[in-house]
Amino acid sequence: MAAAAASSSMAKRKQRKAATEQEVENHDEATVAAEAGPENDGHTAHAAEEAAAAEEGVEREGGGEGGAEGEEGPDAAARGGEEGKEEEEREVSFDELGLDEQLKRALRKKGLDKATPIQREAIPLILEGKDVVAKAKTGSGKTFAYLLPMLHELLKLSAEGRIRKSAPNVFILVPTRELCQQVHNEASSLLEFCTSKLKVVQVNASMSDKDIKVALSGPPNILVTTPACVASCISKGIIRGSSIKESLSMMILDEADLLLSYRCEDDIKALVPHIPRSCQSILMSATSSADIEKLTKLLLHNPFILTLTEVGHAKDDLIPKNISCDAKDKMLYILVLLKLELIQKKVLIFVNSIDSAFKLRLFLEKFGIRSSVLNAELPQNSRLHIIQAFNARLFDYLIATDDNKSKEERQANKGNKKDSRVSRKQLQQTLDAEFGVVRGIDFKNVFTVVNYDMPPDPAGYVHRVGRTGRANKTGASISLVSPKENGIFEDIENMLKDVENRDTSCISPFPLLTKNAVESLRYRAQDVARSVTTRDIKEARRQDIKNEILNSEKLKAHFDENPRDLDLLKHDKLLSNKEIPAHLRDVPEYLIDPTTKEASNVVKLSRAAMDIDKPRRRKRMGFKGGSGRSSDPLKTFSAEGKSRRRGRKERDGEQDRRKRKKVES
Ligand SMILES: Nc1ncnc2c1ncn2[C@@H]1O[C@H](COP(=O)(O)OP(=O)(O)OP(=O)(O)O)[C@@H](O)[C@H]1O
Repeated sequence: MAAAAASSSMAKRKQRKAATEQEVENHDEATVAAEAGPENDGHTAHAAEEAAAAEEGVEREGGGEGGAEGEEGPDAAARGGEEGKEEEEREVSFDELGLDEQLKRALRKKGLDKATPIQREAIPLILEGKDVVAKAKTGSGKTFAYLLPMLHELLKLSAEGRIRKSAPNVFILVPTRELCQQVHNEASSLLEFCTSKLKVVQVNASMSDKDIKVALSGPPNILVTTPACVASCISKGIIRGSSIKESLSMMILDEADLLLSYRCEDDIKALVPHIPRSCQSILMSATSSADIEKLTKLLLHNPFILTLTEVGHAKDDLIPKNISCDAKDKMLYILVLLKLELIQKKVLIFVNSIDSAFKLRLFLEKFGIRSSVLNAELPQNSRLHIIQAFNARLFDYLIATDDNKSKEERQANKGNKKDSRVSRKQLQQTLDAEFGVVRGIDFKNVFTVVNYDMPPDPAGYVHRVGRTGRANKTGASISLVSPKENGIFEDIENMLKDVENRDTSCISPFPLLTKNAVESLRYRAQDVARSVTTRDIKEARRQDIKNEILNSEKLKAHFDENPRDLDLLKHDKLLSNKEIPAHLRDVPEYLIDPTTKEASNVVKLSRAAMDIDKPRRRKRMGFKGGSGRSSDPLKTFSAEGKSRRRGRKERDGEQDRRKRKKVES
C-alpha cells in the first residue's frame, strides 16, 4: 500500500493540488481547515481517534482529504487497544514501507532494517504527497523520515525520465552549516548505490559565489542549504526564481523549531513567492513552538500534523539529574564528577561562553583530564573534524559553547543587522548566526550531557540534552544549578512536567555525589582554579584558534581523501606544556570515601557491561545495542498504542478509507 501510494505521489499531488486549488484560497485558510477537523462531519470519530492517539503517543491532525479522521466512532479506540495488545512488538521494516531497492541496500549496509516510529508514520504520508509537519523527540530518526521518501520519489521520477532540470528539485533548509554538512552526508550515504542517478549538494554562506555557482551547476537534484544562503543565491541571480517555480517539487525545513530563532524569517519569506503551489512541503521539528505555527502557515498547504510524544516515563538512567551548588563551586563539582569517575563517558559539557570553556579546559588539564573545546569561533572544517573525532571516541570530554543566545537576543541582533552602517564586527556576528555548534548535530555515543551553565531557555535544554540517548543508546543528563539559575531551572522543570503530565518534579538530585567526595577535592580545586588566570585563558583561546586555522585547510584536503585518518590531528592536545604534578594527576586513595569508591565502581562496571571500550563495528556506528526499549528515543514512542499498538490491518484500512474518500471527492 505504501508502495502503491508511492508510485505516483509527486504527480498525483500536482493533480490533487490543482483540483483543490479552488477550494483552498490561501495557505492560512488551508491550515485552519486542516486543524478544524473536529468541526467537520467526522467529529465524533475524530474525537475518538484523538483519544486513542493520545493514548498511543501520536497525534495526527488534518491532512486534507480525510486525513486521519476515522469513520468508526469510539469503537475504534477500544478495539485499537485490544488488537494492539497482540502486536506490541510489531515493528515496520523498510521493506514494508515500499522503498526503492537501492535505498534499502544503503540502509542494510548501515545495519538498519526497521523504521523508527516517526519514520513509520511520516514515510507513508510523505509518499502520498502530503504536506507534513512532524514533531518528534531529538534523536528519533527524523532525518531519514524525510530523506527516504524524498529520495524514493526522485529516483522514481528519474527512472521515468521526468526530472525537471532548470533548478534543484528539492530544497532542504536547515539552520546551520554544520547541519548542512550532516544532512548532505546522510543523503549521500543513502544514495551510495545510485550516485549516478541523483546529485545532492550542500552550499552555505562560508562559500564564495564562484564555488556556489560551481556546486549548483548541473543543477543538482537536491540542495541542502540555509535559508540565508538560498535567499542570497536568489537575490544574486545564482538561482533564478522562475527556475525554482518550474523545478521545485519538494521543500523540507529540518530543525524547523530553530530556523526562525536563527533569524531566518525574512529569508524564508523572500523564498515564498518562488515556490510553486504544487510543491510538497515538509516541516520537521523536535519541539513545538509558535515559530512552528508561523512557518506552517507561511509554507504548508492543508498539512498533516504528526506529533509523537514519548510514552510512559523514562527509565531511571534517562531521568534528568541536577546538582545544586554555588556558581563559584562549579569547577569543583565537575572535577569530582570526572576525576572520581562518577559519570559515564563520553561526556558533552555545555558552558555559556568561550572564555568559560577555555577556563574549564585549562583547569581540568591541570588534573590530567584532557578535553577539547567546540565553539563557533573555530573554522568550520575544524568544528566538523572535532565532532567526527569525538564521535569516533578519540577523546572523551568535549566542552561545547552552544548557541546560547535566547530568541529575544537574536531578534535584538537582527535589528542591528538592518542598520545601514554595518561594521565588520557586526557583519561577522551576522555570519556567525549560521554557526550552530551543536544543535541538531548527531553526536554518537555521548553518554552524559552536563549543563555546566544552564541554557537560556527550556528549548535550549531540550536540544542540549537531546545530544545523548540517541540511536538505540542510553544516556544521562546532569545540570549544575547555581542559585542564580533557579529561575530557568524552574522553567525547565515546568516544561518537563507538562510533557510528562506530572505534578511532581521531573528532575531528581544526582545520587552519587557525597559531601565527603566534594570536600576531599575542595582545596586542590580552589588552588588550581586560582592559578588559571585571565591571561592564560586569552592565550589558550588564541593558541587554539591559531592551531585550528592552520589545520583547517589541511584538514579539508586531507580528510576528503583519507576520511579514516581522524586521529592525525589531536583536538585535546595539552594547552600548557608544564608537567602535571602527581598529587593532582592521581587522587590519593585515602581521600576517596567508601561510598564514592563504590559509586565509581558501579559506573565502571556498567561501562564494562556495556562493552563501551571495545566497540563492535555495528555498535561504533551507533545503530544497535544500548539498553532497553524504554530508554531508546528511536523506540520509546508508541505511535500505535500505549497498551499495545493497533494492528497494521486497521491502519491499512484507515489509509484505504482515506484513499476512498479522495476518490469519492
Ligand atoms: N531506523 C533506524 N534505526 C536505527 N537507527 C536509526 C534509524 N534511523 C536513524 N537512525 C540513527 O538515529 C540517530 C538519530 O537520528 P537523527 O539525527 O535523524 O535524529 P533527529 O530526530 O533528527 O534528532 P535531532 O532532533 O536531535 O536532530 C542517527 O545516528 C541515525 O543514523
